[in-house]
Amino acid sequence: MRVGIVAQKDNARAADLASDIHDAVSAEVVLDSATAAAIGLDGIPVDEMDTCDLVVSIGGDGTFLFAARGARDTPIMGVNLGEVGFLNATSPGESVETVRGVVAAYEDGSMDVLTMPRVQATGEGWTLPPSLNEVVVMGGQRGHGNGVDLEVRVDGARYADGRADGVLVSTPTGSTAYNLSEGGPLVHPSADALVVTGMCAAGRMPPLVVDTERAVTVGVGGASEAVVVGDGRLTREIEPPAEVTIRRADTPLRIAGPDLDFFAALGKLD
Ligand SMILES: NC(=O)c1ccc[n+]([C@@H]2O[C@H](COP(=O)([O-])OP(=O)(O)OC[C@H]3O[C@@H](n4cnc5c(N)ncnc54)[C@H](O)[C@@H]3O)[C@@H](O)[C@H]2O)c1
Ligand SMILES: Nc1ncnc2c1ncn2[C@@H]1O[C@H](COP(=O)(O)OP(=O)(O)OP(=O)(O)O)[C@@H](O)[C@H]1O
Repeated sequence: MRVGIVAQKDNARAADLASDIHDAVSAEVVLDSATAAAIGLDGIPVDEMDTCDLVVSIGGDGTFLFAARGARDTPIMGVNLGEVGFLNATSPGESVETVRGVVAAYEDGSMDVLTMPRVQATGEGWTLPPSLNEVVVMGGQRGHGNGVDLEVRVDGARYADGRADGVLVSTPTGSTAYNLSEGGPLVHPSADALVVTGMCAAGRMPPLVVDTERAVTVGVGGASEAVVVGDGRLTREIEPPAEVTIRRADTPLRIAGPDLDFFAALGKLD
């Protein structure tokens, strides 16, 4: 078995924990290049973490989203060193024992894995990599006097249109992040749903919940520039008029380790 560790860059505590896990686990362990360099070892790029059987992310939600991109469909578990750490179910103090337990479960074939959907945006001639939280389609800048004309369709049927800062399509995982700030609903992780949430829409565009088989198409016009952003980091500039389709990605996230206690984790958001 091969365990990959991605630790938050430039965080000595994350590098120390990575080193502790490296020494304590009875499997081959590879560190991401930046962390490995910090502790004098060879590492592999985060983008190659899908060559492992388990990925451990040590950091906050940003690090988890980054590690999850490289993990693709390799199971991932999060150790929380972040301020919010909504996506990370394991505390630093429990991390060595928890990783050892997950490795033992992998080796005896009893490792539990929970899958969560990702979403993916496609436009004319391009596709963004899958996003775990959300895809946002918005004007080049937010705020008064900016914005874009949007038309939102679900499987081709018009849902809403009008001027707005943008619209986002969130997974259940992302419902507690940007979606919540924009007035969208919380979605329990057991619900197989996507949320379409308007961002400061001038007209009527209440948050809409659809099942994960629907394709959400966003027509964008009325602005000289617009952008599609996945998980805050995957960016594609588009030139209106343009159309973006957001669908469930083929590769879901696979989470290993202890289950996140959704209702307890909500307390982290206050
Ligand atoms: N206004 C907002 O609320 C806002 C703005 C930008 C990005 N975000 C979120 O941050 C994510 C990462 O983007 P970034 O790297 O540019 O920003 P970032 O790393 O600065 O993260 C922004 C905050 O969102 C929290 N967060 C991320 N995913 C979460 C989740 N699933 N549940 C609860 N909280 C979560 C993080 O802990 C952090 O406090 C995006 O996917 C987006 O959901 C939120
Ligand atoms: N090991 C690493 N190698 C390279 N880049 C990294 C690594 N770890 C994190 N990063 C970069 O840092 C970003 C995440 O850091 P960020 O500052 O958002 O912290 P965080 O994990 O969300 O923690 P906090 O909750 O404290 O903000 C990632 O999106 C990635 O770009």
